Amino acid sequence: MRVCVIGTGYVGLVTGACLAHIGHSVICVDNNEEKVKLMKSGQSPIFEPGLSEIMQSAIQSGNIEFTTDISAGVSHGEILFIAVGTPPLPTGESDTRYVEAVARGIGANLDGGYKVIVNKSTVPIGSGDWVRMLVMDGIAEQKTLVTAGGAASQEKLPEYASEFDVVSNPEFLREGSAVYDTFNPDRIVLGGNSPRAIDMMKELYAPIVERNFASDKSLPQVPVLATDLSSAEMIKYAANAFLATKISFINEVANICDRVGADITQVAKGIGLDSRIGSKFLQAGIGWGGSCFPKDVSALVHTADDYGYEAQLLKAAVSVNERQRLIALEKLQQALKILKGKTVGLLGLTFKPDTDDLRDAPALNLIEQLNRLGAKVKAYDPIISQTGMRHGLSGVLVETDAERLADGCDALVLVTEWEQFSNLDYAKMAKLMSHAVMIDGRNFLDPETMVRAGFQYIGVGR
Ligand SMILES: NC(=O)C1=CN([C@@H]2O[C@H](COP(=O)(O)OP(=O)(O)OC[C@H]3O[C@@H](n4cnc5c(N)ncnc54)[C@H](O)[C@@H]3O)[C@@H](O)[C@H]2O)C=CC1
Ligand SMILES: O=C(O)[C@H]1O[C@H](OP(=O)(O)OP(=O)(O)OC[C@H]2O[C@@H](n3ccc(=O)[nH]c3=O)[C@H](O)[C@@H]2O)[C@H](O)[C@@H](O)[C@@H]1O
Repeated sequence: MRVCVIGTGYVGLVTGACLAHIGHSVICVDNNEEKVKLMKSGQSPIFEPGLSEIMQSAIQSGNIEFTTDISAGVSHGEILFIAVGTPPLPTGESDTRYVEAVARGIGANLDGGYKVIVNKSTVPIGSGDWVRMLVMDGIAEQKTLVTAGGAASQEKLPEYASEFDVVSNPEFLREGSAVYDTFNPDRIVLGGNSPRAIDMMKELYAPIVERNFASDKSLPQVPVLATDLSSAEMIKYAANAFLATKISFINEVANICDRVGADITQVAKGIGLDSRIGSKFLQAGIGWGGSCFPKDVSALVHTADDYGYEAQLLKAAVSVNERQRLIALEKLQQALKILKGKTVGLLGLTFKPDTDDLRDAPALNLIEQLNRLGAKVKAYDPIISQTGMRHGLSGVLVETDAERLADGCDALVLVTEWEQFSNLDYAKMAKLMSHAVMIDGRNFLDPETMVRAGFQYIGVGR
């Protein structure tokens, strides 16, 4: 099928490349010229395992193209994905200006033929109808432009004005395993009221639904859930809010464990074995971050507020997380007492392993607070240190390896559980430090091994 993906970030580029990989003809549109230039040369502007490989094979097979020209994408695609960012506004609500620009842009470039316009971005509930309206506005603007020169007349909209449908197809991929998740989704949600549009979306995803590209082909077909627009939009927010709340829950229990002397890793195992609870997302630590949990939970709280409903549980999940993001600081103060004049080394900067994404990373709060308290901050991150993607980072000296990081530090904080951190030479690192304190912000390291290496080991809730 012919596909256009507008916005080539973590979601759009992965979606475009994976759809091209399974045989569709894809044009990816982005208004960032630098990115488009890079992608045309076969390079991915983001670090995502497996992405460069499938991009390059799709380029070679001629299944994918990159452009800044939205009109080329819109006329190519029978299915048009909107995959631009929806970052948070200071009020907590979602900033939908990029979606708005793209929806109008699609309308302004529709040139006949039935199109399915797909909201892949996470958008506030009700956005499906709003996008339809904006596309219609775009069509009207197009008509006005055509008649410009004389007085802008309000002529009847062109015949094809109604020849599109809007579908909500929320994305559930995780950064760091985005390609895997796209080929192995737990479910595909399709919200909309047009059977024709839903059928086209089912055809698009058929190879994924039938597990042709899954790592385990013996699994049953991927469930496809067809819903109305608003329910699909709500599923996305509810899923992220549930997962974030689950983490806040385990962090709350971890803090109680700290006080009563229980071990949260054993507690999480014990409750996770209950199939009604499940073992995933019970990893206690320094809180959830990233480009989506914080903004999506806040946006849902904001939506509830708009309807006069106070989402108390979600607000509590957010406030537990805000406190948790500073738990490493508390532990550092307990171990070192005064932080002024001390040097603290951060193992990891990104909000989770296997990504280069620093958006709303707990490391950023830590750097800011440590600086405020007069500590010097150094960091080593397997990706940020090596790719030089240090833009926007201030108040931190980025080291090129873990031993340089340890050298002269009074404490280390493991912020991101990169696999590489499981087999560093910790005994050597401890010797290089002024005080060998290890705050394991992800409960990732083995406490006994750390003690044998010479560290005072402090986990979260253990
Ligand atoms: N990052 C993630 O893991 C996930 C993100 N989402 C949602 O997907 C959406 C996209 O998120 P990301 O991919 O992380 O965003 P991103 O910020 O990485 O990428 C957005 C892209 O859109 C481009 N763009 C902005 N305005 C444009 C325009 N007018 N025309 C063409 N391109 C334009 C930007 O240049 C950028 O490349 C958001 O709504 C997010 O909540 C959903 C699931 C997972
Ligand atoms: O909407 C989105 O953007 C995505 O948000 C999350 O994916 P992602 O943010 O990439 O990463 P997660 O693995 O969910 O981790 C999010 C945060 O929670 C933290 N976390 C996760 C799991 C856990 O047990 N404990 C914990 O503290 C991580 O360290 C990280 O800071 C969801 O898992 C995806 O399904 C969703 O599509």
